[in-house]
Amino acid sequence: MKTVDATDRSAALTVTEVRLTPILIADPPLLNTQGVHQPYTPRLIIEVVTADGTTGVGETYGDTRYLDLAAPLAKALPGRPVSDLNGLFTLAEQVCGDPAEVSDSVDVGGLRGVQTADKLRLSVISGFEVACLDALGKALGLPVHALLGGKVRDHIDYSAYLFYRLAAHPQGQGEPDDWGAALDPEGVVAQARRFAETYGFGSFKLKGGVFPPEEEIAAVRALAEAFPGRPLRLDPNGAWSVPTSLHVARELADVLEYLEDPASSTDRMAEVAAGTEVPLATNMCVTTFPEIQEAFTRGAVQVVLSDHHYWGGLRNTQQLAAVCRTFGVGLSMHSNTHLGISLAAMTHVAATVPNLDYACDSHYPWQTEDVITERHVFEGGRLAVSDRPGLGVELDREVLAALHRRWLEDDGTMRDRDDAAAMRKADPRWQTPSVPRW
Ligand SMILES: O=C([O-])C(=O)C[C@H](O)[C@@H](O)C(=O)[O-]
Ligand SMILES: [Mg+2]
Repeated sequence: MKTVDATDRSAALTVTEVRLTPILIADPPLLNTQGVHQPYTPRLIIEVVTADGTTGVGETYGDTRYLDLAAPLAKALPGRPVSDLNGLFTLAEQVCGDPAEVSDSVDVGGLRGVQTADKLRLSVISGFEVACLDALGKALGLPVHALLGGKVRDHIDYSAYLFYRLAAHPQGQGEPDDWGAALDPEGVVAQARRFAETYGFGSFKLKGGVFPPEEEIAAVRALAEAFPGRPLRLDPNGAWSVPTSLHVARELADVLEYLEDPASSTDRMAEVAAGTEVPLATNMCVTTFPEIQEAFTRGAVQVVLSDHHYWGGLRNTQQLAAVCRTFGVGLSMHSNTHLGISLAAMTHVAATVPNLDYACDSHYPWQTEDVITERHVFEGGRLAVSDRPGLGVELDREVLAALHRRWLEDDGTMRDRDDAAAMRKADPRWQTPSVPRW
């Protein structure tokens, strides 16, 4: 009798269908060293349906090269157990093939480190892994964090993610908002105050590499004055030379919690680390398992900002956390423009990692559109870890359909993120700056 039950259950947990929905979501005119965010940015929503009618949801990057890898994986998954998370990796290697033109290139003009075939495939697998975990959790009546071994905390701290920004997208494109421009220390502090008042964030990260370092030093100094004693971070995405990085580290040593990717390679980060006591964090020079050994043994980074998308999912993120713990390297979490599904996934895995030493990044407050029915709400700068089955979020199908229509109607310009192209709308002579920029 028991055997029959087990067979029934495993039949019920077989994947019968996978739906891929590429969408375009509104994104404000946030500046970084490459340029400016486009008015709309692509994401991919993944739904995995099992024989008992349970649907799990996942989310990942939606640029064309990710879609190209997701399609064969979606086709190959039906018929397999939704619990076979390890099998996703083997299956992806078998069916996805290698994406064209990735060798020696950098992702999004350098904002996310190297772009290898493995990393692209892992970013796609992560969306599927999250969807499978969501389905499995819903079917078993267990939250995702329980499937990952259980939560060790009930809340996850997030940090305010401050950006220099334009008041509106060049040429009036996109969705308007009421944030106004932030192009100087006053603008940055005003933005930080609104973040603190609305969401309760207690630590602040400024995306740098936009203005000459002295201006960014002044902005961080202004933040330190406005929020005495609060943890501050500055991230120029590798835009500085080693001497410039050391200069900034000296100027801000008394107020920085960490300096994020001041310079753009493990070699340069190691040189900077050797010359300062300020901890260096990265989501650029350690973004894959093969990059860990050199960076950790050379002391090039003191904090890794994990991103479950490019590390290959929630369980790989736990493995990364274990490696960091082994080497005494701190762990925090990176974010790109993400929606509520990925924020939920990130919150679940963050809840299971004993050595989460810092408040995590999130772009979520900048994202006014979402595909889930109930937006996440930060209280006191934190999110509560959901105990509902699966991720604890529900897909809003109407919104999903509308955002997919936007993707269908786009002529192709927004389907791949290109911050330099978006900047050229304001300044036709703009070129991706060569590194180091300063
Ligand atoms: O911490 C980071 O490097 C990021 O969040 C990378 C992103 O692409 C960020 O620079 C952005 O959204 O402009
Ligand atoms: Mg960064």
